[in-house]
Amino acid sequence: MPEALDSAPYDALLLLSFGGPEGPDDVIPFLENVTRGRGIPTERLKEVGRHYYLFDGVSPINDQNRALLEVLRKDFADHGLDLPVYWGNRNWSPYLTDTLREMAADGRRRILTLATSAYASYSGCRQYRENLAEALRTLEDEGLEPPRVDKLRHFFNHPGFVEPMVDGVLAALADLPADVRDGAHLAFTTHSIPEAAADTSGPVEEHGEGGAYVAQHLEVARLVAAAVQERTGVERPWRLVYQSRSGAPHIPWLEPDICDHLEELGAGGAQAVVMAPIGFVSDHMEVRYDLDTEAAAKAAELGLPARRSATVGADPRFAAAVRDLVVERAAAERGLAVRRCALGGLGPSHDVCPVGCCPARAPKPAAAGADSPYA
Ligand SMILES: CC1=C(CCC(=O)O)c2cc3nc(cc4[nH]c(cc5[nH]c(cc1n2)c(C)c5CCC(=O)O)c(CCC(=O)O)c4C)C(CCC(=O)O)=C3C
Ligand SMILES: [Fe+2]
Repeated sequence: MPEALDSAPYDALLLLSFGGPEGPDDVIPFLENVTRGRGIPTERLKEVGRHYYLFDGVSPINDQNRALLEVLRKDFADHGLDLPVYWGNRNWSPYLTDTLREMAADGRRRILTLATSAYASYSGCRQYRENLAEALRTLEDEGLEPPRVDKLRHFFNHPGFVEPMVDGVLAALADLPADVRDGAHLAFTTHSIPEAAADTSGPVEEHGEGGAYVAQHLEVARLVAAAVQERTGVERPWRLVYQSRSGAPHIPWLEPDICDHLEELGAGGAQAVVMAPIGFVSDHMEVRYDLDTEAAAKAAELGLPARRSATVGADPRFAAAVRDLVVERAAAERGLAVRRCALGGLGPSHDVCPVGCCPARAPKPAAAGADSPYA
């Protein structure tokens, strides 16, 4: 047996994800859950519903999370980390509130959360924290003592997140016809968000335009491109581009869109492209539809050979990274000096989100941060 790893003071890990429909009848109620109070045009919702129906109403995200749960539990067991792992979602079953209730009933008092989002931003961080606060409030209203909940730092620059993506890009390049491989461009993609949300995702004074959201993605793109160059001996042009824009057209969102970028590449005589969805932890509908269906069709129309690289998903190196982050945070909570693993120049992200970090349009209580109403 390996030497036991210490996760004290934590007594459970919560895998907190977005959730997705598991059949055609789930699609509308799921979209209603996601968009409640968010002012998304009906036309856009119909369009997104259509994407889900193309896949029989089943989002890939749930099976991805089941697979991740399995590798996390195996990794923890193999390395003597005695920490139960639970799963709850923001927008579909198993719902976060039900999972937290179950955790409280199991006597879990100090919970560490892994959100399936690697970067800063309202959508990728505070919104999850608001949902945690809401769920804790519900438990309180039911007369239960709410457990204390913390959240792991943003893991975008952890080697266990970056390295599987490097391998993914190498595999996608290897899958291109040999004569266009060296001339392939790399298009790193992430979810577009409103420019205003990007600018408040982490100080613009520190991170430049687009705030922490853009700076963290640029860092990962740069790290992956550099590692790919080192491994192939070929320097390829790369760019960070965006996908899956929603919201009203008059509100500025991060650009360029992947499809516009493909057109530009085609017009500029690029030989091929690898699309690398670094903004997504696993194969979400945004990856399967917006890239594999829509962007792939655009590339075909342009006669541009294109491949999409794999997301991290349930890669064992990612599970090992989560173990590393759990042990690191637990030690920090016990007041020990810790080594924080992070590639590149931005350094490890904060353990505790500062007051007012990645604010919402309308302020709501958020747990697991310096401004949490819960201890
Ligand atoms: C940054 C970001 C991530 C990455 C971080 C993270 O992973 O959390 C993410 C993930 C996801 N987004 C998802 C689905 C949706 N997101 C929507 C809407 C929106 N997303 C936004 C941002 C993000 N979203 C934003 C600014 C909106 C506009 C409305 C608003 O301001 O809130 C809508 C409404 C329809 C539409 O407009 O597209 C849907 C259906 C799914 C599940 C997919 C599946 O089923 O596999 C996942 C993983
Ligand atoms: Fe989204």
